[in-house]
Amino acid sequence: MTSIQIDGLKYQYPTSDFKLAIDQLTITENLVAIAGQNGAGKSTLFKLLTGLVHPQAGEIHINHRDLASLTPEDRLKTIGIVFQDPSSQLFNATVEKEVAWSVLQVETDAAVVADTVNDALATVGLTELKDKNPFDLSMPEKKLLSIATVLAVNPQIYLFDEPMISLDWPSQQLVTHLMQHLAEEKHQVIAITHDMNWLAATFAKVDVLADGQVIFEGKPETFFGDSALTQKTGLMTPRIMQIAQEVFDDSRVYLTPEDYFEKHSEKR
Ligand SMILES: Nc1ncnc2c1ncn2[C@@H]1O[C@H](COP(=O)(O)OP(=O)(O)OP(=O)(O)O)[C@@H](O)[C@H]1O
Repeated sequence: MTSIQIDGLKYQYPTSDFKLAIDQLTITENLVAIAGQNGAGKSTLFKLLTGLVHPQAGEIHINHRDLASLTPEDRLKTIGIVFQDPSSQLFNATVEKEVAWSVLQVETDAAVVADTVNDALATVGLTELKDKNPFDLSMPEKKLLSIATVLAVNPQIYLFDEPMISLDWPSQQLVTHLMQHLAEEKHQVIAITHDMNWLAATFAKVDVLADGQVIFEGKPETFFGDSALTQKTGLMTPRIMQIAQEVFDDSRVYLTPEDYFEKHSEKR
């Protein structure tokens, strides 16, 4: 089981008043959403988890190992990030070379590299585009390619920053199923999202940030069931809850339309 343990974490950008301060946060679940309003500190937390920025105080332990003590190669094998903007992650001449570049950071055997690249491209459905220039791909294809570059390294923990953004519906389905599959395969999958419908339907746990602090950690149904808290965070409840409230004056928690129909068919 993978676990992330954060203690006494403090971070401030040199050029901003924003302060991230997380006294204590433990993540052991395999499918976790990070939510919070714009500027709450979600991406900053991801930067700290990947080592892109270093905290001024505190520690992050992954599987009881101090993140700061990991070698660059160990770090790549431990945590991989899919950025919100895929273009920031792509710089090679072809789709195939893009994925191979990632694999080569952790593997030298040419046959293994070739197999890994083929598997990663097949998983995201980009095999037929392997000779294309990444910058000639559509936005959803670029995003899928950036996911393939991380899949190819097979890290223990996957961080997705707003994975649903810039994906079309079939790609959203593909990526959601892929994330669920990775979680079942004992990877930790953590995603920042503003999409409360997707969050409610997909995640076992949500950590909610506000003003650089964690103000809720627990099950999505507990979070959405606390109307004072959801209002305080400025986050919407799932659309099905809003419809039930508006149309039927029913203020119970519904995570998905299926959840609504299930709970109502039980009553009949
Ligand atoms: N490189 C930076 N330099 C200075 N300030 C920054 C930098 N990056 C982010 N910030 C500031 O830190 C705060 C937190 O930003 P962050 O991107 O972590 O929030 P977020 O919760 O991910 O927001 P969003 O949902 O809009 O992406 C914001 O006030 C932002 O302006």
